[in-house]
Amino acid sequence: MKVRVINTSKHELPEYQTPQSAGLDLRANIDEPIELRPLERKLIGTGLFLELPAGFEAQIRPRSGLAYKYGVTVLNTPGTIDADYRGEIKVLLVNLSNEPFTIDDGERIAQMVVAKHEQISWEPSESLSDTERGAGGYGSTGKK
Ligand SMILES: O=c1ccn([C@H]2C[C@H](O)[C@@H](COP(=O)(O)OP(=O)(O)OP(=O)(O)O)O2)c(=O)[nH]1
Ligand SMILES: [Mg+2]
Repeated sequence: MKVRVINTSKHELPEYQTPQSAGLDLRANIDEPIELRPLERKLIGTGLFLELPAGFEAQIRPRSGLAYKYGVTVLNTPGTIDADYRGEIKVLLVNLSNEPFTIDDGERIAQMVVAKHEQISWEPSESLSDTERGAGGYGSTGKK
């Protein structure tokens, strides 16, 4: 599927890193390195502007390597890019480690997965169908 994009960044368009990757790695597009102190959050620009087809969204997700090695993740994961959004794609990073973390220009800071979604219309009702699960959840099927 082709997606219209404007790339105002200094970097190439995001790419799938392997033939069957779900996510396109997003690069920070910043004038100078940005430091994230412990528990600090910052919105990082990508310089990318998209026109997703109606019925699709883009999810902004963390990279597991950054999370595992440095405790740096996407605060609002999965971030939602609506098909009618025309602003710059930004990534809200947070540093959950005890050490400062420096983001360099061009660094791959998150990944973007494009997914289909539905829009619903409500059918207000007085009852719902019976199921085996019923209201069970929060570990209802696992160990006590
Ligand atoms: O990680 C993100 C999340 C959102 N957005 C952009 C695209 C999205 O379509 C828009 C609104 O996002 P969201 O609905 O999550 O934010 P909100 O707090 O509900 O703001 P709004 O009232 O503008 O919808 O912001 C990003 O660039 N990055
Ligand atoms: Mg919203």
